[in-house]
Amino acid sequence: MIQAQQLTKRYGNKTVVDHASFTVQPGAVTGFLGPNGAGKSTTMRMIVGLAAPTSGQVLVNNREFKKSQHPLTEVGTLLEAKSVHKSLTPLAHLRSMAATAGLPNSRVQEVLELTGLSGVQRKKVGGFSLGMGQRLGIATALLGDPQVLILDEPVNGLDPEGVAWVRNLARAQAAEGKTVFISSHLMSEMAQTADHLIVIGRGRIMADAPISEFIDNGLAQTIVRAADIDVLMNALSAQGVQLRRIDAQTLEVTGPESEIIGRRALETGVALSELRPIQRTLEDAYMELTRDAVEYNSNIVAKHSDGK
Ligand SMILES: Nc1ncnc2c1ncn2[C@@H]1O[C@H](COP(=O)(O)OP(=O)(O)OP(=O)(O)O)[C@@H](O)[C@H]1O
Repeated sequence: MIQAQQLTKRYGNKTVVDHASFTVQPGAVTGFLGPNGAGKSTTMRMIVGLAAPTSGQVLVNNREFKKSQHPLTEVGTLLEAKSVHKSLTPLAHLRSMAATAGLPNSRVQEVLELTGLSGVQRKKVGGFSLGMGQRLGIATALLGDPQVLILDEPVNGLDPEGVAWVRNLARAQAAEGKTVFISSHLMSEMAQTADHLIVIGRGRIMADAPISEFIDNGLAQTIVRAADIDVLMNALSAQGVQLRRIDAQTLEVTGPESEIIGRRALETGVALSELRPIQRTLEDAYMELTRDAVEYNSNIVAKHSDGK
């Protein structure tokens, strides 16, 4: 379990992580989602003591991780681009890591197999593709069979097969009761992997909920079309209902379910030519949540490239 309380990190006068409080539970995959620059990596680095919080605290299994005597068997991490020396082989790298942590060589063979690297265990890492490098990073994270796995953008650079492999691995680890915390800026990927989502934007926690609730919390939206749409518009206006005119006969209604709108139309004698619920995908919900939290959005880039 990971517990952050009012976790804050400032670099100079920039607050990168802003009073973040959340709990990552064991036995589930928790997705840590946010746009580029939202503070995901910094939060993960604070969890394992690679960055010191400016204020607040974070505990791993009820203790500060930097005080751990057995780091590899408590937390497995994939945090940044490989730091494995190019001339090393996966076998040599994993064996030296295992030796440092007092783990048997048999465990090295297990993780090589688990990550599909057995066939290249004696090849130099320098010649590895990005995907193979990621697999080696994950093999290193799994070496101590840790209770907690923290993977920062593990599918970056992986092909679809690699993405599916990471997903299955994460799910299998969670099924064994492990705490699995995975960051990504892609909702589509997290939607298929995570049980629970924590969304961060500009260093602040913007949502923290099971994936199902995440979408259910969104308000229903319906496209309604009728010749006398004005009559229906009046009948629908009430507190909590948002109405947006799309054209002379079309309205977007946010708030009530389509069924209620249909009933209201019947009561007021308005013949509908269309009543269409808008299916909000997880991607939509995420975009809505983080719309104002994107550090470098395309408008800003466009303005700069115009030289204005
Ligand atoms: N050591 C540092 N010194 C100064 N600023 C930093 C440092 N590390 C990160 N930042 C800034 O903190 C902000 C958050 O960065 P962070 O890497 O945590 O975000 P992220 O959500 O992981 O983004 P990405 O998906 O792009 O990796 C960024 O604006 C980044 O430039």
